[in-house]
Amino acid sequence: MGKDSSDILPSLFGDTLPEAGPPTHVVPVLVPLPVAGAYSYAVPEGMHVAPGSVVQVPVGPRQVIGVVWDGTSDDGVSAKLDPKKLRPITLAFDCPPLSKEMRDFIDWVSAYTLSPPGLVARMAIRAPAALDPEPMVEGLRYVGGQPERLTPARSKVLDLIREQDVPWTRSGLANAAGVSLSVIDGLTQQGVFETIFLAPPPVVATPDPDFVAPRIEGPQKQAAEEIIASIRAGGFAASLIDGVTGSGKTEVYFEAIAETLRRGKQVLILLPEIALTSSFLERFEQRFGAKPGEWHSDLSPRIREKVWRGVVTGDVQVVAGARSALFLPFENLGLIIVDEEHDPAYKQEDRVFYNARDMAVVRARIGDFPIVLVSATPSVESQVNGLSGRYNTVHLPTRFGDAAMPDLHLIDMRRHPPERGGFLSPVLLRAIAKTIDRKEQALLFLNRRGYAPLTLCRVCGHRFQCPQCSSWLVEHRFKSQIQCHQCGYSERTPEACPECGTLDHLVACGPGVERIAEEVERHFPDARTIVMSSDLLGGVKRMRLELEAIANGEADIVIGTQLVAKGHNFPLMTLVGIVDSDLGLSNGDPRAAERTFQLLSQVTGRAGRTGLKSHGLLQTFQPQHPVMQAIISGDAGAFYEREIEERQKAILPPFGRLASLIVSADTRADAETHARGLRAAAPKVTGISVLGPAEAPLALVRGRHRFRLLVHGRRNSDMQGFLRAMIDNGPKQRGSVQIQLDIDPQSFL
Ligand SMILES: Nc1ncnc2c1ncn2[C@@H]1O[C@H](COP(=O)(O)OP(=O)(O)OP(=O)(O)O)[C@@H](O)[C@H]1O
Ligand SMILES: [Zn+2]
Repeated sequence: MGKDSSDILPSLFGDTLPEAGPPTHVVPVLVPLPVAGAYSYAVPEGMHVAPGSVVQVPVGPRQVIGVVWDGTSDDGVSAKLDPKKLRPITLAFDCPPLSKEMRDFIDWVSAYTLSPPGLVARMAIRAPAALDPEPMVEGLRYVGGQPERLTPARSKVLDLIREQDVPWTRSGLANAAGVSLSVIDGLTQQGVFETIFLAPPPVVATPDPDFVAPRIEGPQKQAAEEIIASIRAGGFAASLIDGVTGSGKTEVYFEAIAETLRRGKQVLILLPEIALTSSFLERFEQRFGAKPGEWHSDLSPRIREKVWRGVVTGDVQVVAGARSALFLPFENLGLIIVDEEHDPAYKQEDRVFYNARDMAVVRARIGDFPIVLVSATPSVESQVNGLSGRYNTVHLPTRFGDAAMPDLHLIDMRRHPPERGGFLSPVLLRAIAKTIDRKEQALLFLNRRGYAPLTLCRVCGHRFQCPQCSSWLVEHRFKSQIQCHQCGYSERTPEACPECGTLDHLVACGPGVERIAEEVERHFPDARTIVMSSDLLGGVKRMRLELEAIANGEADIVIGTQLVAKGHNFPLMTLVGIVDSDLGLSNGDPRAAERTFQLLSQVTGRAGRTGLKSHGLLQTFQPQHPVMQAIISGDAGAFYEREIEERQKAILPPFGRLASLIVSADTRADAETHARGLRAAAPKVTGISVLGPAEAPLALVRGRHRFRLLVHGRRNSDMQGFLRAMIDNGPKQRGSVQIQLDIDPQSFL
């Protein structure tokens, strides 16, 4: 974009529609529909499009946004098509085309996830209003001279403009000079200012790689140097920063970012959405003198458009975003950081099922630039890649500065049971009391929203179930509701049992964070408590404010779900209590042990980050479980070794491959029949086997009955080919039947 306003003409906004002449030739266009390939369109005379051009095309009676693609269309014999018989492209947007790199990436993701390419491409152009250039803004330029009459207000403006003779907006100048708009208008009328058009202001300032001198030493320095060397070497390289919580991993990858910026390239930092906090953005600003562009679900459309446009034009150099930021069409991307690379939040399970961590590695390989994965508890997949030498692993074994890791102990709940109706053992309660006596903070972690996971009638035993799903309704006492966590269905908590009519006999079974908060308030009525849970009102903004309040010491006891587990620095936090350490261990997920280990390490890692002595107490009924033993021994290496060995034996990822098919329909019979048909159509191939169909653990979701097939293959087997054959040779998809295909599934429900 122009740096000097004089070379910018007023935008020809709305005039981008070319005169539609006779069509000249035919191009393939990906449209945002679940179809296998591109559609053919005629290019009207006078319109210039090339592969990657973003265009508007008619589909039936609608106009949709699509992308001109490479090669010829797949919808038949496009090369032989007569352009006169095809519908023409309606308009070509005035925005840079998607690069070859981006198009190759989209094709790759589509082929790997078996998702329609148009739906993948759609993720790259998710800001339709940004496809046209931003309109110029009207501004004022100082011409010189004096007004006829010099009032004090007018002098203020003139003093300011002589000091800073740059183009100003009308209101910007009025505000800066502290005068009313009419003063500015008066000066303009007198010819002191002339009206010009300015480029719209950038959404974020330019980060400066040398804004503050790096101050790293020891293992941090060594790690940074290794990664910087791989950046200087050029080309694709994958590094894994494996460092304990609080070891300063962020500081290390900031150095990699600085090096990339010095080389004039853009950077993408991927973070789980809930780790993208204001404290992260501020930390970035302290290092680089400017905030990164943000990309997540809670952006205003206006900011979203500006960031998208800035990424495409190269004006925005660094984006910190949630997983969908991976599909931003960067002009000149040179580095991707995946922070908390083990986090399940990188998996999207909607429309296009993909793992942003894995696809980020693919994007870096296609773009031939480096990628850095970061975690205190790397996934087994990344560990194995490190061991095999595909990734270069750098270790940060100790915390930064004087901070020590928290002292971790198990609380055997069979020996120290809570009092009747409670969930916190006396051991944990005593530790909380001591902590708040010292004016420090305690965190109680329970990964369960609401008051209680199950509500039943004491008289007849009636259990409240979602009318559309096979899940129990969860009581949310703050909202006086019972809710389904699958589909969002909710109703007011009834006073009487709908089955037997008895009044006031409903009992809550098991704890959620709200119930723990109630117990805490009973024991510590004077303590300031905060409940952090994603379902509470106020969204991301309130969450950020509360995190700040906690960091500022405005709470004594924090009760939270995994919202509080990620990446936060709470200086006064010295005790972390895990209410139910066993919660994630028994859900039929092959990654259950790994997941539990990661989550517990992450949460206990919130304690003692600034040097105060700290503790982690884990309530468990299975103190001998390998995960519990691994956590308290602090020997992550031994845990991973065993975990890797077990995966290898069972040929589970990354030593083998999985794909899951969920067949759903309005009736159970339709879903089951179709699933059986698919199974029967599976090709006979050595090395790939099909398990099921079986009713899914979540047998009913939003009124749809679900059956699951699990496909298991050896590492080098052609899973995609197998699945395609299965679906192509399987029964015709009729009526309400839908198939959901998930390559490398994370969820087994
Ligand atoms: N070189 C450094 N100079 C000054 N402060 C540092 C340095 N490195 C790290 N710190 C500080 O140490 C604390 C922990 O660092 P950081 O947040 O980077 O760790 P992390 O490894 O990313 O932690 P986690 O995995 O728990 O998110 C932060 O408060 C950070 O500001
Ligand atoms: Zn439901």
